[in-house]
Amino acid sequence: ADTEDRGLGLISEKDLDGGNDELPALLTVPKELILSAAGVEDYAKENKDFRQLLEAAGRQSLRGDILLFLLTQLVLSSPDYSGGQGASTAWTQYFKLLPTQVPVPTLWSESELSLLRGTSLESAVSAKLGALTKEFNRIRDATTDLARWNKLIEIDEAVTLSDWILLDALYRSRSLELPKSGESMVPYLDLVNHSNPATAYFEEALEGEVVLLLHREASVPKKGEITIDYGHDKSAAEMLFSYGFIDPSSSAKSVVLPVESMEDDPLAKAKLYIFGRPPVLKITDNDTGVPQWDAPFIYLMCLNDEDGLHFKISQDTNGSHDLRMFWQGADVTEEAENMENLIKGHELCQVFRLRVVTIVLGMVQQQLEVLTAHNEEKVLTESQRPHITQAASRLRAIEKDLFERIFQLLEGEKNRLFEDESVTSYLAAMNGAQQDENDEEDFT
Ligand SMILES: C[S@@+](CC[C@H](N)C(=O)[O-])C[C@H]1O[C@@H](n2cnc3c(N)ncnc32)[C@H](O)[C@@H]1O
Repeated sequence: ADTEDRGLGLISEKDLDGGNDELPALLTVPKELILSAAGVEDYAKENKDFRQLLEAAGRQSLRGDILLFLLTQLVLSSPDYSGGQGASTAWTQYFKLLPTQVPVPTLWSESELSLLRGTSLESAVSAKLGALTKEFNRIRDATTDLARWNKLIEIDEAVTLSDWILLDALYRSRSLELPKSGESMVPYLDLVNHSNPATAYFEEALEGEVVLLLHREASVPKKGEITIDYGHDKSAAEMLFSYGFIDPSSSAKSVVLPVESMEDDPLAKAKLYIFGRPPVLKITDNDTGVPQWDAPFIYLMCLNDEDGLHFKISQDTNGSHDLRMFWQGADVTEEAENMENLIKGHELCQVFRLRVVTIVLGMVQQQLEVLTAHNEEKVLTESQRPHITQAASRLRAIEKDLFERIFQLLEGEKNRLFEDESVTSYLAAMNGAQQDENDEEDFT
């Protein structure tokens, strides 16, 4: 049924008591209806057009395959559809039930997106929109030789980038992780809204069917809503990004910011290669109210050749080349995440730490400046929907509070480090060397 402010939801027709041993599963979704990796394969066997689309797109990921399945359902369920892409299935009917609006930021207007300025989602959403555009263009190019798909995508423009962005939003906000089948979409179960604590939970049963069960300690009155927990440990930004809302009762607070290499670092490419994943700064709150930060790549960023960080290309017995990283002569290629510990025995450890703290502090300061500046100039316009404005301001408040507290801590640590003896003597030596250099320059 329609809920007040969460779209459709699962409503009980009678009083339910979780402690009642006789209570059957609230919902059982048979395996054949579950859209998982196996579901995609089965559908590909029976639908030639879908199979061709999958192959042309190059089977990049399970998510990509499921999105193409949804794309097929979008075409089949369109009122303009005139045949050709195969017979409609139970999923085609179900697809018609799904909302055409999802409150996730990839579907926000320009003016709504401006509400994210200074938050961790600002760059995340713009990167996601860029990636979705690339994906869609790639599919359009890959299907030029498939007459039916080419007509739909390229010639008639019946399927557009906006459709692809909507399908991605539907997938992100409605897919879930099943213990055996992996990332899947489960019809009907995806009508269940979130709350914390939740009244129900789901399980994958013996035959691969998914069941929804009431928690033992839960009771739901007649006409009350049955809910599950989408992940109470997810951060506000993650909830907003994936589902389009922030649970006000959630206490999990963390922020993730992308870390960019220093432009003038000659080893930047090698460091990124060895690190092997996009570098981030993660700030996490905890029960004590003292947040913590973690940014393993920034340690790598702050170390260089003259500190004892070297890169070498080694050749395997089979002739292939491999880039290796060395710290003080020892191969630490597999420990790129662990530089914070590896530098601990070094006489300049505190100097390295100061460099790292200074970079993190700079990032936090810059984020706070943008957040604060934008808070001041905030003007509500008609094109901003109230629930979006509310969610964005909740995110801004949570992240600003976390940035302010970590800023204080970092400032304190920076000041302490500046007083450390190894740091003062290092800086004095550096200044002396600089002075000598300047004198020499003057003389020449
Ligand atoms: C898996 S679907 C749930 C069914 C959905 N309400 C519908 O109309 O189809 C997830 C979406 O439901 C909405 N939703 C779920 N729980 C919510 C909550 N506690 N507060 C606000 N919106 C919620 C969000 O729009 C979210 O993206």
